[in-house]
Amino acid sequence: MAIIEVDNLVKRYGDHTAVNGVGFAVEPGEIFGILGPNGAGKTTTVECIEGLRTPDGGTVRVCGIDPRHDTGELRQLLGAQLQQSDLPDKIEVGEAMELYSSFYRDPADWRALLDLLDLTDKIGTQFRRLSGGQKQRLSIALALIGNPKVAVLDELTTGLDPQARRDAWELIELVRDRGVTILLVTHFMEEAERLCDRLAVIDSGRVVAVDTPSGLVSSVDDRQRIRFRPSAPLDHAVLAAIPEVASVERAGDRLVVTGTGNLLLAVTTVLARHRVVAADLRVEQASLDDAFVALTGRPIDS
Ligand SMILES: Nc1ncnc2c1ncn2[C@@H]1O[C@H](COP(=O)(O)OP(=O)(O)OP(=O)(O)O)[C@@H](O)[C@H]1O
Repeated sequence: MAIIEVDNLVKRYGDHTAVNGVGFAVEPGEIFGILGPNGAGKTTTVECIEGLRTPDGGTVRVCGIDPRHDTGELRQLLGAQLQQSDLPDKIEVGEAMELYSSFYRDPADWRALLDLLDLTDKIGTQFRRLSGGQKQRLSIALALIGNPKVAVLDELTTGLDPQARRDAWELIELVRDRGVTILLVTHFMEEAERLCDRLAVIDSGRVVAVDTPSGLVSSVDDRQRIRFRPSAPLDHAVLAAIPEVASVERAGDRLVVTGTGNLLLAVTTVLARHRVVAADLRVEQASLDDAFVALTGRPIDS
């Protein structure tokens, strides 16, 4: 059974329909991404899931609970990452952990969490003195303190440098490995591709596709291109006869073979049979960026 179910969700701000019939289901143990450009309705959607906004239409269930009606129970099940403004500047890391532990029936051991997130030596440090990466790690720790079944992480890595972002990705995987289902809001393609088991692509308040990152890519373009320098002359017809191959072209001293399916295996098997070695071999295929453009008609940062 799905752990989060969103069906035909609608949310308006005045005349503006920010979320217009959004639906998806998140399975237990997944890292499920909500990917879309600024203003697509991602935050509004997760705020409805967190019980922070009342939908104008549709239904939301988290572990079978309606977030609007059973707020107390939802708090015990769902860990939401804090916005930085939620913590006073002068609160110390240990004090924040102690305070947040008191909100839950069955809190995690917060010292162990700080250890996990590499913040033990910051127990006595004021929030305002933490680096950007340390603040993000603390916000993950606070999201996990109630031993939630689901953690919602909204633009967790925005503003982090590339190394801190990679560290955050490792942490998110670590959290998932502890059995927590993760709902991740992002507008970073690389983050979505690298971390998410499945994604809902949202644009202008609507879901345009739900699939695995590779499923999204192959649904819009499953062609691959292999470039290599053959070690010996080879009749193009030999490669063109392979069922997976659509075209064979020469580009300088390279051959460019385009096709679908398990193209690499098919081509290298035939090359081996003809005792030709493929030097400087490169495989190119469509990216999640290409899929996003095909699905929405524009790049995510346009
Ligand atoms: N409280 C609000 N009042 C009025 N309009 C709002 C409010 N919150 C969001 N909006 C508008 O609703 C639309 C969706 O906003 P939302 O924050 O959900 O999108 P988002 O995909 O999370 O974008 P971002 O990544 O920029 O936060 C936007 O056009 C936004 O301006």
